[in-house]
Amino acid sequence: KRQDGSASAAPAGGTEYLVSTSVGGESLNLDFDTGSADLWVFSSSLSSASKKGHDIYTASKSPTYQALSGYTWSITYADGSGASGKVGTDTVTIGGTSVTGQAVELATKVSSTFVSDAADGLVGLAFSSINTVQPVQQQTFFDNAQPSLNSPLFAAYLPYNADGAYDFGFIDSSKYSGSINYATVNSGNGFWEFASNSYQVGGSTFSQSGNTGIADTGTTLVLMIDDAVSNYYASVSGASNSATYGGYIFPCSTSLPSLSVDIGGNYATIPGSLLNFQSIDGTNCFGGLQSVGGGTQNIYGDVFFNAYYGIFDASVPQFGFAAL
Ligand SMILES: O=C(CCCl)NNC1=[NH+]CCN1
Repeated sequence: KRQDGSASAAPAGGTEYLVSTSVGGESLNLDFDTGSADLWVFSSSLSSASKKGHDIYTASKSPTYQALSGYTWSITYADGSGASGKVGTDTVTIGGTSVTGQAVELATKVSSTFVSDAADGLVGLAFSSINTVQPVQQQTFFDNAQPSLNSPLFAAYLPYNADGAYDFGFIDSSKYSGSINYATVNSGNGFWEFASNSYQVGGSTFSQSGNTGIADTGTTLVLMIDDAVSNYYASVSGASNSATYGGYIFPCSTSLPSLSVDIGGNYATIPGSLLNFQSIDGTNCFGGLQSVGGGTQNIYGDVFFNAYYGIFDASVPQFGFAAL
């Protein structure tokens, strides 16, 4: 239809991609998060300490802001970070896609990780069933935008250490190579979640039958069950699980094997070069694959998207992936 468009996503400190977003005419750099469903922004109601270093949304300066009196929100993410506050609606424009009456959640409290993080808020792109607004749950930007898009889908293009993009309403064939593989999505938990029954380390195949994975642009790394993580690092010479650094580290000189993960019956292969997340001290490096900490739901985060164009298609729903 009319509102298809692409929004540039700039890499910020190697841990996330930020998209310049207009909220009531105010420009904010927001983190697009397919693992949650709240659109929230740093607001003028925050303490000055919390506001430091951030662009701030001031509702009173927006001519199109409408308060939702008595509405509140509160979210805690899997990494323990969180935020909470009050709610209104405003016009939100991302790339060429504009939504009027979008629920905008104004943070009055944010956890310390968000204060030190570059993002001025998040755009939740998971299913609206996990939106935290009370007393009336609100819809995501994507759900609100769908009727004005050519196709009810968006795609995430997040290449390593380069500018990325979020495409709304269309698949950009210039952003990937080869064919797209699709996995049926079970949205029962509110995530873009699919079957992920096995994985491969280098040339060896391991079963994790009954497990699932979620496509989560709001998580930096690839987080898998403990067996998968120990099987992977068993083939990395000098690797150890460091309590100090909270995960697996290894000598930066080590060459890493590839990791392939089953997504709905087809493998996605992440090259070893993308699995060295960052140097700790010039000698040891921190891995891009770490433990999800329990359960049977793996989280395929930005490190995955550094290798694959991800297509979030609400028409089935299904998740598509194609090599960059
Ligand atoms: O919370 C999760 C994991 C969902 Cl299982 N992803 N999204 C996110 N946003 C900020 C930190 N992590």
